[in-house]
Parts: sequence; structure tokens; C-alpha cells
Amino acid sequence: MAGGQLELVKLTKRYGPTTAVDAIDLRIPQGTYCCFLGPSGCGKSSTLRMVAGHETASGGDILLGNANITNLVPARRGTAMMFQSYALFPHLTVLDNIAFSLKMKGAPKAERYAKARQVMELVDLGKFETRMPAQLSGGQQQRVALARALVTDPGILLLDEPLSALDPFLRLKVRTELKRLQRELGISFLHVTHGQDEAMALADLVVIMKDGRIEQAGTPQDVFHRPATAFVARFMGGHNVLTLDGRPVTVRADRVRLGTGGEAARTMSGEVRGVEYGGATVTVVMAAGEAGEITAVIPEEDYARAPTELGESRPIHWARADEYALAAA
Ligand SMILES: Nc1ncnc2c1ncn2[C@@H]1O[C@H](COP(=O)(O)OP(=O)(O)OP(=O)(O)O)[C@@H](O)[C@H]1O
Repeated sequence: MAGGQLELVKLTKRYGPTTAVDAIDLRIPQGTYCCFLGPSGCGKSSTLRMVAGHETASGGDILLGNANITNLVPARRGTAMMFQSYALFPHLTVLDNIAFSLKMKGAPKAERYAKARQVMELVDLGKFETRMPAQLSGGQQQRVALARALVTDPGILLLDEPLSALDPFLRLKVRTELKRLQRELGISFLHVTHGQDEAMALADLVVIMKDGRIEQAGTPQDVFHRPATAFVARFMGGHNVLTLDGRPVTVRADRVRLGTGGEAARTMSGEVRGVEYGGATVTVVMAAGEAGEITAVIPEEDYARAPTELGESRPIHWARADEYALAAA
């Protein structure tokens, strides 16, 4: 399947009185790894389910390539979805689980198995073809689910929290594998996640949602270095959101330093409220009067030269060039 650009135009989902997705516009070029990020209930899954066709749109359009797929049945869209629960058939072998959707499409047996084996190689499942799902580890079951979604040659792969059931070690490993697969296949992946780190590591395009709307869509560098709103800055973490000279600004925590700065810096006094050792860095939380609470993340060797005491008053500073103006709330 060619796939092509995915475009959401004023896409809306209402459940009774609740507007879960509020007229969002988004363009995702072909071959993009796109992560949807946001707090619980912001509408990420509803958006994904509308693209998959598992949920009807209450308004707006979904365009894939040259086709308007808004009202097509899921099997006709050229999309495939990998579920968090994997949803494997317990009584079918790995090979039959993966070949199943081709059987539904009426493909002859030899063709289904050849295609299923090709996809199994892609996700490194070759030696498990005769196993039943119960005889596989969680990570292997997940690869079966992934292969099953890919066997129909989708133009877009949709993944709803695909890594959340895995332990941290496996999560990192599968994350790398997903990225490799996406690059190899050249199709877009739309991946819903709660994890900022996961989105930063995987995405070409990060879409941050809040209350059914897109708060910001951009590269990981865009959303981290240039958060559009206080919400994005706080949600991505690593930022101080402050009111300076009467306007909302953000200053990255790793740009704040202890001590007095030069002329190009803004220096203020803070009282040390907390110190947390983090290995390569030390996090110091200061109460800075009207500016509010300021967090500084300092390289360990800098901190070791002038350690702080709780309750102590200390000057802190940062370069004015590191202040980034936010849109007013
Ligand atoms: N089938 C449904 N019926 C009624 N309300 C629903 C339904 N599904 C979702 N909602 C509501 O729509 C809003 C968005 O839900 P959605 O599942 O899209 O959010 P989400 O960002 O994916 O959340 P989470 O991260 O918790 O999965 C929520 O307020 C939710 O309660």
C-alpha cells in the first residue's frame, strides 16, 4: 500500500455531551514517525481510533493520499492497528495468527503463508512459527501483534500505547526496533503514548494534545526548545515557567546556574528548598520570591565546587538569551 500523506481536517469526536476531539487540523507527510502525547483523557486514542475506523467521526475529514477515508470500513482504509492488549487468537499458531487477516481477504494458503513468513523475518519471529501465543514471552507476543498488523501492507500503522505492557529494558529494545521498522518500511507510524521520553526518542513529529485540541505539533527539538505554551513547557518537563517583567517565559532548568551572572545574565536571589543528587547532575530547587519556584539542573562537578545547604540564600542566574517567551495563557 502506498500510504501517502495523512491529513486531518477539523476532525471532531463527540461522545454525548463530551467533546473528546475538538476540530483538529493536522498534516502528517508520508514516512513520518508521529507520536501523540498528552495527559489522560486529552483525546489521543479517540483520534487514533477515528483514523483506524474503529470510531466514527462526529465531524471533519480524514484524507489519506488522494482518498477521503473518513467513512470507509477499517479494512478498506489502508491502515492497520496494533492493540495494546495484542488481541492474539490463543488457539492459532504464530504463523496462523499472522496469516489470519489475509485469509479473511480470501488470499490462497500458499500466498498467505509466504507473506506471513516474510513479515515474521522482518520482526525476527522466524523460529517461533509453530508456537501458540501462550508459549511466548510478552515481548514475543507483541512482535506477533506487530507482524499481524503489518501483513496487510498498510499505508499507515497505528499503535496505541504499544510499549506500556513491557518492562523498562524490553521497552527500550522494542522502541529501537519500532523506529528501525518504520524507516525500513517507509510508511507513517502513528503512535499514542503517555511518555515524553518515548515521544522524544521516536518521533519526527510530536503532537501534544490537551482537552481535545492540539496544543503544539512539531519536531522533538521544536517542542522542547521552543514550547508554544506554558502547558507544553510544563508537560515536556525540564523547564521553569516564570513571569518575568510581566510576561510568561520559560527557562530550561539546565540553563540555570548558581552564583552571580555577568551583564548578559539575569541574576536573582533564591532560597534553597531541595537538593537531589542524580548522578551526572544535581537538581537544586530554589524559592525565588515573586518569580516563584526555580529548578536548576547543574553538572555534578560544578555543584561539588560550591555545594548548597537547605534554607541557604544563594544567587542564581541564567543568560537572558535563554528566556523564551510563551503565548499568554
Ligand atoms: N466510548 C466512550 N464513551 C464516552 N466517552 C468516551 C469514550 N471514549 C472516550 N471517552 C471520553 O473522551 C475523552 C478522550 O478520551 P481518549 O480515550 O481519546 O483520551 P486519551 O488521551 O487517549 O486518554 P488515555 O491516555 O487515558 O487513554 C475522555 O474524556 C474520555 O472519558
